[in-house]
Amino acid sequence: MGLKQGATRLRIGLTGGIGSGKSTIARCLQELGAAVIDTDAIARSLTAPQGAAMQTISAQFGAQAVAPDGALNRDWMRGQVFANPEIKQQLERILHPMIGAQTEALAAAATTANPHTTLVFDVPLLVESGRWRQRVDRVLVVDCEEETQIQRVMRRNGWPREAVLAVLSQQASRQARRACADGVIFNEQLELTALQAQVLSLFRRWT
Ligand SMILES: CC(C)(COP(=O)(O)OP(=O)(O)OC[C@H]1O[C@@H](n2cnc3c(N)ncnc32)[C@H](O)[C@@H]1O)[C@@H](O)C(=O)NCCC(=O)NCCS
Ligand SMILES: Nc1ncnc2c1ncn2[C@@H]1O[C@H](COP(=O)(O)OP(=O)(O)OP(=O)(O)O)[C@@H](O)[C@H]1O
Repeated sequence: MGLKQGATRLRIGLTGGIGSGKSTIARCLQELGAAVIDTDAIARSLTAPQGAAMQTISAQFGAQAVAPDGALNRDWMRGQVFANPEIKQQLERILHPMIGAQTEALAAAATTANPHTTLVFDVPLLVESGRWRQRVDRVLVVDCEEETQIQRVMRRNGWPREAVLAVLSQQASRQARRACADGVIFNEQLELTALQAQVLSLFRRWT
């Protein structure tokens, strides 16, 4: 199952808590020539209208889990998932194997297109899931203060503070994440240009 077998290019796992700045750093890495595989984006495509996970989700959680257009009712699901670990696990049991398969397919396609390209896997749950560590060569953790995560997500998503706290309570601690890291970017009070410079320096060191 390993992505590592027979590979010649570097595989970086990019992770961090909600709102830490993963997508922002993934964009920097893409500009530097890496191929980015975003597991949040895969999860969203699986739960779009006609998405491959929607029949199973509808059967498991009922009509309330499905929006009028046939996509996942994300607001309803988020309320369930981050209030109830059992429901979170039920959703993950459906989605995670599909996300894993799709990730492998996209990694294979990126490698066919360019065998030497660096692959970046943007995986929010890299530390929590345990299976990911052995599938990448390096783990890059994006870290920042929890209060910064809260303020960013409240502003970006228009969520109340409690909604962000509910997600944070279901994620690994900053300390647990840093313990898995080969590199850490502290994305706190950093202008975009300073952030880009840090990403470039780390990318040069690793590739
Ligand atoms: C619960 C859902 C419907 C909420 O959707 P919503 O549009 O509000 O959020 P979005 O998908 O953009 O995720 C935002 C952030 O929430 C956090 N998050 C998402 N899923 C999880 C989870 N299972 N456990 C902990 N944190 C999570 C991550 O930090 C993620 O970056 C959605 O996140 C989902 O389907 N989650 C299950 C799939 C999953 O585990 N995805 C993580 C990628 S491996
Ligand atoms: N250094 C920074 N300075 C200012 N704003 C930032 C910085 N880094 C990230 N942001 C902003 O914070 C928000 C969260 O960043 P981003 O979307 O990259 O995080 P993420 O870790 O991918 O989040 P999620 O886990 O919710 O997908 C975005 O609106 C982004 O523009």
